[in-house]
Amino acid sequence: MTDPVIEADGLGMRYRRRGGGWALKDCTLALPAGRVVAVVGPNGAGKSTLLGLAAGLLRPTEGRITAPTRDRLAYVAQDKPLYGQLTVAETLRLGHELNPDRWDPAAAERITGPLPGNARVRTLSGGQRTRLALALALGKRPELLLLDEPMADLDPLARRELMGALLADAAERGTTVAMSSHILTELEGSCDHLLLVQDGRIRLDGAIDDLLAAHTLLTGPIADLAPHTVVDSRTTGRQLTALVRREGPVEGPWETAEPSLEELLLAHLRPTEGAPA
Ligand SMILES: Nc1ncnc2c1ncn2[C@@H]1O[C@H](COP(=O)(O)OP(=O)(O)OP(=O)(O)O)[C@@H](O)[C@H]1O
Repeated sequence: MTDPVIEADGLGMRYRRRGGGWALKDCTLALPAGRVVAVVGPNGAGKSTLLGLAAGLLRPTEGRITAPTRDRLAYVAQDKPLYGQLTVAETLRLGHELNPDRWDPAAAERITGPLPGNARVRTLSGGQRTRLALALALGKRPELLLLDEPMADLDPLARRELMGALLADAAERGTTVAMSSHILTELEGSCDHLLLVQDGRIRLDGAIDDLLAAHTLLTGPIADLAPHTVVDSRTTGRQLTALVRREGPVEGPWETAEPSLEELLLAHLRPTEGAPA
């Protein structure tokens, strides 16, 4: 296995706000290089905090995190700090000046696409700014690309097009991408690794194919599901629907199927029936 590109050990983060709890706690992970990682979880789970720590924008309260240095990574968040008075072409020139040894104009221009070079940044729409911010990030040829809900303000067509361009570029260069999003369809099919963050903890971490293969969705009569670990279960009348993490083969009177990524995530995030909310 290649060396991990992000490694965290006992990572914890508490913002300096009186009475604030832990935004992240006891996070230990090692993300393999070259993967496209989906960082998912409910609002306030700690995803942005984790990406900010990996980008070196935040300092851990406890534990440690290692990632490529600032010149070898790019970070794009939902609010994209760009200079409103510069034009698109001037912004790209600035990107070049700030990254003289690494700048790749062709990679940046593939992303800016239809944006007119003489348009002032302050006149761009939210989606056009996203395009420009992603172009700056890719022009830098980063080893690690951290994207914090970057596509939220893009229309579905632009999102699909930009996502395709971004992933093609990442695959060509072996760039590791870690991307948070609430749009599961955006992640399914583009990401190969999953990090599920909930209440500041890492709940799932692994290759998506392995995680899906380790779980089974079963429906049938209500019965004891031991020795499997029940992630989520519901009953309707005498019918049981459950998602289990398998311990050996599932033997019983149930119909079984491999879950989709969405089913896996929802099962992990939903409070189990009968459990305190
Ligand atoms: N600058 C800050 N100051 C104080 N608390 C913060 C700050 N940023 C985040 N938090 C708190 O840290 C916790 C984790 O927030 P974070 O933004 O990392 O979550 P998230 O998973 O990215 O959420 P979302 O999906 O809503 O963007 C939340 O409880 C949030 O209120």
